[in-house]
Amino acid sequence: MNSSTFVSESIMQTPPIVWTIAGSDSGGGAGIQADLLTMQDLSCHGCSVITTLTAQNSVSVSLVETVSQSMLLAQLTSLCADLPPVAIKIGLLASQAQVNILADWLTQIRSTLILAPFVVLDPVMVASSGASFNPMDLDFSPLIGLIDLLTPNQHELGRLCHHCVLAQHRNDNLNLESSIEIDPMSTLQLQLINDAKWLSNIFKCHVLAKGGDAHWQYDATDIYVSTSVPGASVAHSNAVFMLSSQRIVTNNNHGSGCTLSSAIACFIAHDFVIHDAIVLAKAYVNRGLALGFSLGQGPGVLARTGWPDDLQAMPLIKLITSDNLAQASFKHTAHNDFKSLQKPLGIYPVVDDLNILKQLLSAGCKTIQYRTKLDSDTCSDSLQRLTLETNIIEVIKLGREFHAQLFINDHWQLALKHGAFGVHLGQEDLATADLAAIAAVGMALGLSSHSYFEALLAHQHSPSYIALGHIFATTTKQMPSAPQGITKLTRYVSLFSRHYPTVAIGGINLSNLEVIAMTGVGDVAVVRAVSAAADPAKAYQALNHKWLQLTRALSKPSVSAEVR
Ligand SMILES: Cc1ncc(COP(=O)(O)OP(=O)(O)O)c(N)n1
Ligand SMILES: Cc1nc(C(=O)O)sc1CCOP(=O)(O)O
Ligand SMILES: [Mg+2]
Repeated sequence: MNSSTFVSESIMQTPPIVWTIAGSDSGGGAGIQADLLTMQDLSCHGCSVITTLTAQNSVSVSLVETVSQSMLLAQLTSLCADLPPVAIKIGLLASQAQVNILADWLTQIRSTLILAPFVVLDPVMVASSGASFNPMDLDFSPLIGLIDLLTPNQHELGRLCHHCVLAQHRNDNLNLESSIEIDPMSTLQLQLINDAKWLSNIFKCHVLAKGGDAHWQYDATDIYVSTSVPGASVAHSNAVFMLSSQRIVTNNNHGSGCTLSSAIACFIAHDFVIHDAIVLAKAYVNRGLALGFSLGQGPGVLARTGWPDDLQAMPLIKLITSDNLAQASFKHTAHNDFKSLQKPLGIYPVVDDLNILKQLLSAGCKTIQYRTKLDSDTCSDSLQRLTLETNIIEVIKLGREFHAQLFINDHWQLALKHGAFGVHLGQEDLATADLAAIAAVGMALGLSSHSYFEALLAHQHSPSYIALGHIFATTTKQMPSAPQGITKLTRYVSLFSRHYPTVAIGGINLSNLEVIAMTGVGDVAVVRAVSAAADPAKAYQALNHKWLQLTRALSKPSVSAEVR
């Protein structure tokens, strides 16, 4: 089996089932048709519940007919009995009766299905052509508590917050976040952020307020208000982000909102955390817009470009504020040049014991990390503080003696003070570490990631390598995220390995090294596989020997930093 066979086999499983509950666009560019094309393109099985028939082409909508209530219910019931969804995208709901039926039905299935589906509501109100499909006073409040994500555009957000029945819930005390330090940002932008936060609070769900139709913005910037996100870093839960992409000026944009919401449902169905589903869906729409094409006399449609695999299509992520990370204010990522790796990391042991570190260097190990949880800031014991600094001085000296790339985990100030080759930092450290100082002295920087979203945040700092973890279950450390597994690792590697050295970490040992190598990841970091072995030096050599054999056989030498 060669690596490409392995990769395609690991990714091609039975497709997860995703439903679209939406209107039919006879022109094929939006609605049910765009949703099903998206689902097919993103390896999901799409099922449809049609709410409305529209007679439209690329120029105009000539007739809209709502399906009967019994037909709507019959579709839901029939599908639910046999093809239960992992995720549902809801688009056009044409009447108050449809909203109410759907709310009752969602309430019921939440109590009957073992696994409640993830529900994305794209509250379609006004088409990009300006055509209105449903009554101005449509009240979505019956759906409160039944939706996981809302994706309104500017018009819809405004209507939901200011003109519809929902506004009765508005609590004026929950008012504008005037205390956030925000760069030159317009009042309109602030309004958008606060409306999105208000809506999230009312619906108790995540809100992605799309900025594509906000032509006053230079870039296309969405506001993403997340509620609690199991599996994500605490720094990214209950947070507000700006997701910006270069504005793609095109007339071939019919169905972009439908495509975005159905793509999000697909990525959720593939078991990605919501942050990932959103950035991937945005990249998917960006590529679709960039390669869109015209068919009729009016606006054209998005191209279907498959799983996003292009860093340039990914949005720029900026954290605006977070309830649980008070000091994080709106911050542009400054560009720093970190030292490039001088040799591939290969098998990269992460150790907390000086003796083991010395044994590994003597055994030929050329890249190693000193990771100790002795904490120099909070530790009241000055002896421990002294021990920490003494140890760091010692490991840096050993690293130099053995011409090894010695990384210090966490303790970047001591690494700076004593001139380590590099530092390794986690996502939580990004808000506080002085990255500019690390770059200025020519140190290397390794960053952890546990999702596409975190790897993209790491990428925004152009580190010397990106660690991808944890791949398998580990007892070394308590992880907020779930094990990523081989399929996700393959995806991450495919996106990042052309740009960075990539390092897999978490539960890796001699017995699973082959499946790791087959993902194409450049390098592998290990804790227990070396440190807990009876003879750490021998364990390292065995891992290193096998890794070299595997990477040679797969013709995938470790990626060095020159490509960055
Ligand atoms: C190579 C490598 N990858 C990941 C980590 C984990 O770093 P972090 O997320 O900061 O967690 P701690 O190691 O500090 O617990 C690492 N150290 N090395
Ligand atoms: C320290 C660490 N960081 C991880 C991450 O995913 O960021 S996983 C991990 C522990 C890895 O230990 P072992 O090789 O013993 O499973
Ligand atoms: Mg750390």
